[in-house]
Amino acid sequence: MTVIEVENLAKRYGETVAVRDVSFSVEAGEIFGILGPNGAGKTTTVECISGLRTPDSGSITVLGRPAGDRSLRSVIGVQLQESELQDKITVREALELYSTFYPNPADWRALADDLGLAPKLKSRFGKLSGGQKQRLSIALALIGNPKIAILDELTTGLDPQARRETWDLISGIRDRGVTLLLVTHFMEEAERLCDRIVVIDKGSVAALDTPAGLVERTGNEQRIRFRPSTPIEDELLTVLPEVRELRRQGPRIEVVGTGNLLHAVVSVLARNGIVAAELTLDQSTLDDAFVQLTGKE
Ligand SMILES: Nc1ncnc2c1ncn2[C@@H]1O[C@H](COP(=O)(O)OP(=O)(O)OP(=O)(O)O)[C@@H](O)[C@H]1O
Repeated sequence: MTVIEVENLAKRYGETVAVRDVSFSVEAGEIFGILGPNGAGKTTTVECISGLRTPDSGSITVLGRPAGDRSLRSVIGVQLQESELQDKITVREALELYSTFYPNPADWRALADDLGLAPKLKSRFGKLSGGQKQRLSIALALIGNPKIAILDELTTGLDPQARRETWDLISGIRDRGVTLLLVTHFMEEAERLCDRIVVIDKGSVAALDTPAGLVERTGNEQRIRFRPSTPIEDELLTVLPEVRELRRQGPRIEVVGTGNLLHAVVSVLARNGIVAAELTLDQSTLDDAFVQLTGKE
């Protein structure tokens, strides 16, 4: 079942075109990622979906109703930006206060437990660590028992450990049947969590696929690096159909190619009595796909 349908969305701020033409649909129960370089139009897109902004053109429906419809307020949970909470409010006060905004709120104590906030109920927001603030903002996004949660820059500013803990939380939230829309800069995050990803670049859709599907678009390129035991001619390897490129880095050789590249290269070396020392093999990643699609590192 489609829960969010975005069709030919466009939005500008004065002269700045933030979103030129974006279309995608999100299915119930999926973790859907929105990925793109800075200023690509990701936040504007999710703000239009959550009804915080009105599109200039195009249409957005959420559970069959137009985005911004009052009836959707209790259906969509949006992660708050940190600055929207006062430093003095305690975790408990924030949870209690926000649960009064919704007709059918979640049990905030259970939510605090699930998100590891139970020991922090009396702590003031201003005294929480980055990870704890983030978990509170996720809790507040879920407090209304939403069917859809929109999380923008979920783990920005978190250390790797806190980021991993947050990923586990997100998987847990999906398991409760919540559809998740995730805006992220982190490839590893998108690769780990998302069922499908739309890559937005300069306000338009550059690609929409599963993480594996996006990686496949790079042609499943592989990169082998090694130091040959004796000097070799480039042609020995460049004649192989699997090899696309050969580069030399001092005594080391880097070969880029596709197919069964490792087998092809190692076989030729073996036939010529050459040993490949310090051999490493890298496969394409979502990072490579992103760079190929957007031209940005
Ligand atoms: N309120 C605003 N007023 C004017 N211009 C804006 C406003 N919000 C965003 N923009 C501009 O619109 C473009 C898209 O911004 P948006 O925040 O949607 O991108 P983003 O992909 O979320 O970027 P980031 O990853 O940096 O958060 C940018 O050029 C941005 O400067």
